[in-house]
Amino acid sequence: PPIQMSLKNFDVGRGIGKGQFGRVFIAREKTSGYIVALKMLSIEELIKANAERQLRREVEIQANLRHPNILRLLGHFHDNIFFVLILEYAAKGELYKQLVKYGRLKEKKVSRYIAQMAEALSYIHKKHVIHRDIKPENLLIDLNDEIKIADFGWSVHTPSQRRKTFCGTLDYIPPEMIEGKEHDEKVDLWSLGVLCYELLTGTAPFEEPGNTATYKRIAKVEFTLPDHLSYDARDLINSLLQRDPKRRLPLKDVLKHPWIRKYKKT
Ligand SMILES: CC[C@@H](NC(=O)c1cc2[nH]nc(NC(=O)c3ccc(N4CCN(C)CC4)cc3)c2s1)c1ccccc1
Repeated sequence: PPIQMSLKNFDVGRGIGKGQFGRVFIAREKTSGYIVALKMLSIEELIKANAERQLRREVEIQANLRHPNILRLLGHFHDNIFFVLILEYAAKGELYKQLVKYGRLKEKKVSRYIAQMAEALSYIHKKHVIHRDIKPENLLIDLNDEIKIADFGWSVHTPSQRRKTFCGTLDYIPPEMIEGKEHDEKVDLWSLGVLCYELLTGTAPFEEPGNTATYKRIAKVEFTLPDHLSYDARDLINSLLQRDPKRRLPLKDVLKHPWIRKYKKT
């Protein structure tokens, strides 16, 4: 059985990130000197939001996943205030912050990130897990500029009819989820297309000030591709942002797409 940890086992450093129900701190495990991220979630807030089940699912799912592009959950413990997740430390922080800093990213870098995402998603799909919340805010970057999918708070086992109460951005929700239809792992293909678009252009394809306007554009798959995008980048985005989930390019074909192959680690 895993050794029972507590906050006493760690020198806790500064706050490095924050999200729903709490914050993340950099920390060093005292005996090993190992640097980790401690995600401290307020039990009170979790209970208020009736989110314990969602957290249990996040822990159960992320603890069993082992992939270079999925943030490792190393362990967890709680005291009477916090539920603490011991997570792998991603030293370059949130992808979202890079987007804010640079506006948009170069095609070569985005192509490598999308390839890493496709590898990670095919790994979780083989385990009949869908993430359902792929967006720049949930993606971290480690020291070697590798993407790490974090925050499996919204992941579920397929197929799922579970209503996802849309908190935060709707930009990544596919048409079938907007319409509350049954959905499967192909929702992550749609989100991969939205992610690719947003990283290359700096804005989400269906971005609108109001939710209803965003809904409408998603339902009609109404988006335009800016002129600066290469032909191959446009082709990949178009093949993922398909209304019919069955027409979305499968991950194995994403990895063979010209826009991915041409920037593969040379
Ligand atoms: C993805 C959100 C999620 N976050 C995690 O689980 C997170 C897990 C995890 N592991 N490592 C992280 N690293 C950082 O957050 C980080 C941020 C900035 C950094 N700097 C590097 C130097 N640079 C010059 C400035 C920035 C470095 C690391 C995070 S966040 C979450 C969800 C709920 C509550 C809290 C956090």
